[in-house]
Amino acid sequence: MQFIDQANIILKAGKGGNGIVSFRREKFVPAGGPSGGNGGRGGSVILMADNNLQTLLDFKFKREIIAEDGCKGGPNKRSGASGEDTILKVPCGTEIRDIKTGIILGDLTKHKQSLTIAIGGRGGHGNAYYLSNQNRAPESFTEGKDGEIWEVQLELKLLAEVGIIGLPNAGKSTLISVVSSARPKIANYPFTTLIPNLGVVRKIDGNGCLFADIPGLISGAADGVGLGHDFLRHIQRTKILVHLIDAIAENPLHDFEIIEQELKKYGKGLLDKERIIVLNKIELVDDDYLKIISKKLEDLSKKKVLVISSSLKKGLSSLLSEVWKRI
Ligand SMILES: Nc1ncnc2c1ncn2[C@@H]1O[C@H](COP(=O)(O)OP(=O)(O)OP(=O)(O)O)[C@@H](O)[C@H]1O
Ligand SMILES: [Mg+2]
Repeated sequence: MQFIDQANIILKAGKGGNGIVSFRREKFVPAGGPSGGNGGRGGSVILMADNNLQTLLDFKFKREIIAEDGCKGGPNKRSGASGEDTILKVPCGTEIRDIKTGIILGDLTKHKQSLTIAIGGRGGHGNAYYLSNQNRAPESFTEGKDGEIWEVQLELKLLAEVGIIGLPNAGKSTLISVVSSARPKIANYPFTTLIPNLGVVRKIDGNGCLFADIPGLISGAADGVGLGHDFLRHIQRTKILVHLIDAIAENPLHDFEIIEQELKKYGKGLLDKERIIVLNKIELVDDDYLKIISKKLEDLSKKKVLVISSSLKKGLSSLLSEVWKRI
């Protein structure tokens, strides 16, 4: 699944309708009073979170969202119709930022939660509004006000509950491909994954749980090195992390430390997140070596270490049950 997590759009509310000038014309009433009605309000642009959307892909080509203008007032003091509001659906978890000031306008996290961004312009007054004792036949009216225009940036942080992290080539994409319906590209070279892959894994109760396969992180990722930097942001909202380590790497312990170091450097609570430490590709190492490495890794991480083989589908149910315990 392609995943676009940022989009800039312009939201234009409708202009208010103008008030009008008119006078009552009735038989046998020589000088009818002012009867020009007020203009209707312009439509507003409202953003609303929707469970059925998962990406901001729709906004790639839709750069401007415009709400309807209000109608002008009518004779007989009739008000013009209001412009219709435009409701724009965005995925749950979308943050909205004003581009000019950088200020966050809101964060839509729950289904159907909404936020009015660009407010429609007020309708103008018709001449009936200006009737007074001093002026029995006013000819004044006002024009409708312009609607607000906001240029905003939408940003979607993945709402995946489980993030799979690790060095390039550790087997993260392979893992998500065997536990979920995601079919990401898998290859024997680093940086195969360039954008996070999402996959839904069925829990015991039948509900889906979103996993994210994050592109490989490397030393210096937290300082902007490599491709991982942007993606450290995405894992901020996951509940737990599965830290995958390649058992056939030259030094799996060192690999573990590199990632821990990046989580620490990035800060923002990443190091406080619960992590499940997993050695992958265990079918490619002998049992004695595996025992030694697991033990050393347990001593280093002070955590239980799980061992799996995604390609042979070994150890996956133990891994998932550890995940479900923590969610
Ligand atoms: N359990 C396993 N046993 C043997 N080979 C494996 C295993 N898991 C993954 N691999 C192999 O390791 C290589 C890298 O796998 P994969 O593309 O899943 O890694 P990745 O962590 O997603 O890498 P990247 O960070 O570059 O996206 C592939 O050739 C894959 O077939
Ligand atoms: Mg990958």
